[in-house]
Amino acid sequence: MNELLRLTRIVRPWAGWMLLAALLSFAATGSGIGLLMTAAYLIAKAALQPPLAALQIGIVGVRFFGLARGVLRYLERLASHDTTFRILTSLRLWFYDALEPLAPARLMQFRSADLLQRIVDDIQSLENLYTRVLAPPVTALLTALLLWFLLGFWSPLAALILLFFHLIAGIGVPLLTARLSRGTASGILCRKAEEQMLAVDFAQGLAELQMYGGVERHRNRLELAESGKLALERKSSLIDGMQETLIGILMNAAVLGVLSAVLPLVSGGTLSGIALSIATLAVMASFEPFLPLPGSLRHLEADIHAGRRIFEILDATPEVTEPSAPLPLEGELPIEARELSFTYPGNLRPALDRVSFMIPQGARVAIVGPSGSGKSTLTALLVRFWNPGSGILTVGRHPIAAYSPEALRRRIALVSQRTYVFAETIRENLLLARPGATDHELREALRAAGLDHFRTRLDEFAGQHGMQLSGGERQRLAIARAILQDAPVVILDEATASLDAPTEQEVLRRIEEASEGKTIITITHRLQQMERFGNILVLKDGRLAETGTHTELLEKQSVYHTMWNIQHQSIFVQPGTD
Ligand SMILES: Nc1ncnc2c1ncn2[C@@H]1O[C@H](COP(=O)(O)OP(=O)(O)OP(=O)(O)O)[C@@H](O)[C@H]1O
Repeated sequence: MNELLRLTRIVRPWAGWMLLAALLSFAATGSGIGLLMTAAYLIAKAALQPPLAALQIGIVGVRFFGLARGVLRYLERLASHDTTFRILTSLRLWFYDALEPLAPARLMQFRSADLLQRIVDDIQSLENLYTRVLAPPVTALLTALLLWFLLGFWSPLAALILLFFHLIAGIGVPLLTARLSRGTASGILCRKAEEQMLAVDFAQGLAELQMYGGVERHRNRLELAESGKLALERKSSLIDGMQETLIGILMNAAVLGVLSAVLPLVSGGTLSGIALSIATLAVMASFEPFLPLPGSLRHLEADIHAGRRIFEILDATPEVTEPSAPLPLEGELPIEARELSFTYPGNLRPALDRVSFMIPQGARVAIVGPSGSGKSTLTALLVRFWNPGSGILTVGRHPIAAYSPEALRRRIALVSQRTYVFAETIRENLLLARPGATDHELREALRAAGLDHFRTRLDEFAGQHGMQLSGGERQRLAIARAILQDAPVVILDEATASLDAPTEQEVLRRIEEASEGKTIITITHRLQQMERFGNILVLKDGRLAETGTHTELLEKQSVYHTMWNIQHQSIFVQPGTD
């Protein structure tokens, strides 16, 4: 229920429009009833063959209500759809705004298909909140009030009988169907989410599933989710049918009840016979707005479920927040860490443990170390994907938290291990880094990244996740983006790992050429041409094991020396050497 309160609070700014749409809906339904009542009057009166003038009131009434019903229904749809789309638009923007600062730290626990479901389907299902949950009860109540009032004029007893049947149709039937269908609407949404997640995994992991023979098992899981959803949808349709039948029965019972109250008045001469036909059709028409009410409760369940999933995201506290008065990021950006430690949430072992170093602007630094030693974690802290746990990390001589995360990321270009290539052209993928770049600048960046052969292929499609490119081409595309970003600090996290050694050396040479005066931090496993780095930081188990130039580190005969030896000794033992 808390979710419902929060959802209604969200739609409150449109309360005026919603009320207008509800009033228009009532007026359209009222016109429909008026049309039936005047038509009944006209037909019954005409059967008595009076002079034409006596039928004038009926004729005018039919014309008026007939026209009014169409116009009012059109205006009602216009107002309600306009309101709904406004609500949906602002919900979506609100959701995107809330989502952005959560990436990547807080979004890791969500699967991408699940996030997609929340952004698209859950928000879409909230469009029902106004049209199917809040508006129908208002229209039904106003219509019922109108009918009780009109009938009450002729017979208070008939009005009471109608009130009784309206109460059963408006409260009893919705409660009954809500009870019968409890869990159906949210169950359908859950199955849909599961189905989407499985479908995305199926599409993206098809090659692996085929190789390991998992296609059949995955398809069975998809079928299971689909059949579960279909069973719930079938149940929902059955309940829909049952509820319509119940309201139909109640309507007929109400007609009989009202007629039994009005008939004695007609036979006693208090009311004319024409009143009978008017009352019959009016009572029948008054049940029309009651038909959507049971559905309202079921949509309410779906909306609460969707709201809960959306608020789960909206309520997450971002790992990194914008400072109230961010410092400007200008000039040189020396980087310093003092006793820097960081532990991922839920991990027992720190990924970084009291690490200290200093990287002046323009330096060429390598970070090396065994897998899992904390190299990528360091870069994640530098671009503020995470906040340092303890210790100090400064950029430009100020603690990193003093800057706007967005501004910092514009000044530190990161080519990470997991480069994302958008399903767009090469040009679009490059323009991401510098939207106003000319074709000449794009081609120069491609050349510097060692993608000379792409210079004439700017408008080629890169494929889903860049699948139309080789692994090495994807990495070089990411390097070209970083070059275009023109940031004073460039971090290459295993950015050339997919390249063969000569191409890697050529690309690194070109990057250095294009990065005069910039700091380049290279994270690498491959200890090749390490003499070009002014300083090498060696991480082991989250700690800074040693630091120095290539020659100094070899002389120390410690961690780096061992890594170097392992990589540079021949793995093949010559026959007859042992
Ligand atoms: N998002 C995460 N959540 C929890 N633990 C993580 C996360 N990312 C990394 N870790 C853990 O933190 C430690 C350091 O990981 P990190 O990715 O920084 O190592 P690395 O030196 O870059 O490794 P590699 O050379 O294999 O890329 C590892 O033990 C890893 O399991």
